[in-house]
Amino acid sequence: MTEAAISIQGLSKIYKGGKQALTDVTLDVPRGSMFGLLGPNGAGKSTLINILAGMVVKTAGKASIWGFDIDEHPRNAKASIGIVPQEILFDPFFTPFEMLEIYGGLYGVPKAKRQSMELLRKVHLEDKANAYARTLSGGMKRRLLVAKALVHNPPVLVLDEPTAGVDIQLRQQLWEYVRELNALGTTVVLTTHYLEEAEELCDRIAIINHGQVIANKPTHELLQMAQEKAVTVTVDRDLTEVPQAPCFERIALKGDRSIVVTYSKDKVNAGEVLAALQSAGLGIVDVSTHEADLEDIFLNLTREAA
Ligand SMILES: Nc1ncnc2c1ncn2[C@@H]1O[C@H](COP(=O)(O)OP(=O)(O)OP(=O)(O)O)[C@@H](O)[C@H]1O
Repeated sequence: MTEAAISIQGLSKIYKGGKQALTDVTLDVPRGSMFGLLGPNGAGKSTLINILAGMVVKTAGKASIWGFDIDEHPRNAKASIGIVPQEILFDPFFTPFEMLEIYGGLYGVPKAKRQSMELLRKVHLEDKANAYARTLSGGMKRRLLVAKALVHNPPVLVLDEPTAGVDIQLRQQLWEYVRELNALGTTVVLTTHYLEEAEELCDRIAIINHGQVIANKPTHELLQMAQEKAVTVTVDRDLTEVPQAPCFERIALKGDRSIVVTYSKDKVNAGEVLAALQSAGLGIVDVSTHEADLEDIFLNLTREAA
């Protein structure tokens, strides 16, 4: 089937009080993808996810999940998505096993088809199955939230900032599990501030800023969009001011003898930048260049859109 896992058209949200959180967002999440939704704080990511989850009412536009329009077929749309929320909210007196059973029941999963223990095993919580949820560590709680989002075996899993406050080892375990799910066919959408992780994990990335989608591309294409590159040059004398040349986008002193020149790689190359420094009378002692990563692209794009 070619239909998108999530399809969003012209989605807008204005909260009571007038705050416009989303403006005309159009976005398709391909089936089977690992999709990154990136954006600074307050960009509108949670609003978007909460609309899909049926927790926030949109002001305008359309959205469908697994082909089910959220207005016309809300039950089917909800059954097609599992959401791991940002905040950890649990009833502390239920055990993880009980909690998954209760949620399975709420989603109408018959008892015989529930996989509570299997899910706990997958998120490495089987030995906590019968402990009170309040005795779990932060990382364990987060993994329990992932299991909870999967009780109804949805084809789409959305993780809203899943690694906030999770240590590196647990984060790796969580990603490993999410990768496994994706390899088995689950479409995964994740919002994260860890841009490196999005770069490493996601095959497609959309960037949202001030409620608008400013980029939506396969990860490798997004990386190619980084137009700016930086070269750090150590020169043969102390500098009090930086030289100027038309081929520099920016230049900054970094210590007495070191300068960082940012240039646009679609206009010039590093050789021309170095030649410009030499013609300003500087002897070059050392050079290091720095490949743009997603962080740079993100900053460039959000700077442009600001
Ligand atoms: N219930 C609400 N009422 C009014 N304004 C809201 C409400 N929820 C969010 N907003 C505002 O809408 C904008 C988008 O918020 P949202 O939480 O969707 O952003 P976000 O990208 O998820 O940010 P973060 O990464 O910090 O979670 C923000 O300016 C926020 O203050």
